Amino acid sequence: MLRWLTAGESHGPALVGVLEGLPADVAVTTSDVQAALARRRLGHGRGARMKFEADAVTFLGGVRHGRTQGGPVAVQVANTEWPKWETVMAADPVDADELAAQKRGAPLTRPRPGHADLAGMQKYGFDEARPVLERASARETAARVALGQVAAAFLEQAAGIRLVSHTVAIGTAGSADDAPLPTPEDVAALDADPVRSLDPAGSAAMVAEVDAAHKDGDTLGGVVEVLAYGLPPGLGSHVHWDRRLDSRLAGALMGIQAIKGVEVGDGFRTAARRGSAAHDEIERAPDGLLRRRTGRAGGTEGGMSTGDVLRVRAAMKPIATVPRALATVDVATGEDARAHHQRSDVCAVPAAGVVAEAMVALVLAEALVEKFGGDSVPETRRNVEGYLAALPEALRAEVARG
Ligand SMILES: Cc1cc2nc3c(=O)[nH]c(=O)nc-3n(C[C@H](O)[C@H](O)[C@H](O)COP(=O)(O)O)c2cc1C
Ligand SMILES: C=C(O[C@@H]1CC(C(=O)O)=C[C@@H](OP(=O)(O)O)[C@H]1O)C(=O)O
Repeated sequence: MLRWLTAGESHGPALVGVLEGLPADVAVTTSDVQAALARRRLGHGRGARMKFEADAVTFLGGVRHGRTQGGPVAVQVANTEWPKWETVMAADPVDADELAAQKRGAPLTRPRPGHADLAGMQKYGFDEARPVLERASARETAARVALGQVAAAFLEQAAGIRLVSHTVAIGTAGSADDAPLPTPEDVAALDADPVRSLDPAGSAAMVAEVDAAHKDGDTLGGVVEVLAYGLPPGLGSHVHWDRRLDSRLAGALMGIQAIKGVEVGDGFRTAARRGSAAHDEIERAPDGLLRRRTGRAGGTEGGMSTGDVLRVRAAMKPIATVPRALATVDVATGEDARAHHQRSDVCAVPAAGVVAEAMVALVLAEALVEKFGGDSVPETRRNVEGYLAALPEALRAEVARG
């Protein structure tokens, strides 16, 4: 069983992620994780914090000399701004006057629409939003990306599974419907693009959309897609709802802050098609392997991977901290007010793609461990190879490697 947890606040000393159940001998280094976090900071429309946030990474446990040891992997991502927040976010009690004297010490009593602020205050009994927003912030996704990088290393080393994510749309602009699917070979080019798109016209239109929103004091959301190549058939299961791979992917993607919709394969577009044009017909390739004529299902059937490219999309709502602040009520006075606003991203869709990739990596690593077990990478790899080799010839299928 693979499980993971994160802890930490946006302006606390650090975020921490723990990944438990990962086999030993996964090759992973601090600089691999650092590089993954640098990808998450990218993207036209990100706010001031991403320009100076260093995301300093330390493995606190589970990794020795660049290899996992089989124990829980604990990774820390330090928050660069901690010295400015030491009093406001102190773990131990602080003097009330000292807190009041702090620039950021005033209670946040104007909850921001679109954020966890108001429901969190009601639920946890707080009279201001600071304790809610600190944990609700998508800063937490830094810890998930750190863990996702470890999971991605395991997937590649144990089964040759490789992931890629890209931006499909920002606001009303996007890449062409018939744009070719990116492959793992395209990751460097995607990361070099300001919005993480391979379509030059679509990318320019998305950049222009962000610039226009910024000029208007507004914010944007969009759609990202994650692809996984090299999945063996049979990850997940049809036998129970919570074992379905598509269900687990949807839950993981919906668990990212601001994600409001998930599609597997052609998703909502498939709902408008007739059955004869909605599914992926099976044929035997010249080399005798089974394959699909199309990829509409996005690589799962019956809640299991099919061997085809896994393709999932996530829709992100526009950033909720709108510079032209939205209407709210000051809960200290009961008066109408404008929502609290400091700096913020105009658009974080490209970063959300990197986070979505991390969540898919974690779910796939969990599914791989579940099906193939193994206490070390070589053992898991042997089990994957043994399973594929044991399939009767008539059932052997192509595995899309990109
Ligand atoms: C990578 C990323 C960066 C984000 N940056 C911001 C931001 O700068 N400002 C903001 O108001 N919301 C930002 N968000 C979104 C909020 O965290 C999110 O809207 C909030 O948690 C409420 O969404 P929910 O209702 O889905 O939880 C970001 C989300 C992601 C995934
Ligand atoms: C810090 C990150 O994103 C933050 C997510 C976020 C939010 O409300 O979700 C609000 C902003 O935080 P701050 O108020 O500190 O600028 C973003 O910068 C990050 O992604 O690392």
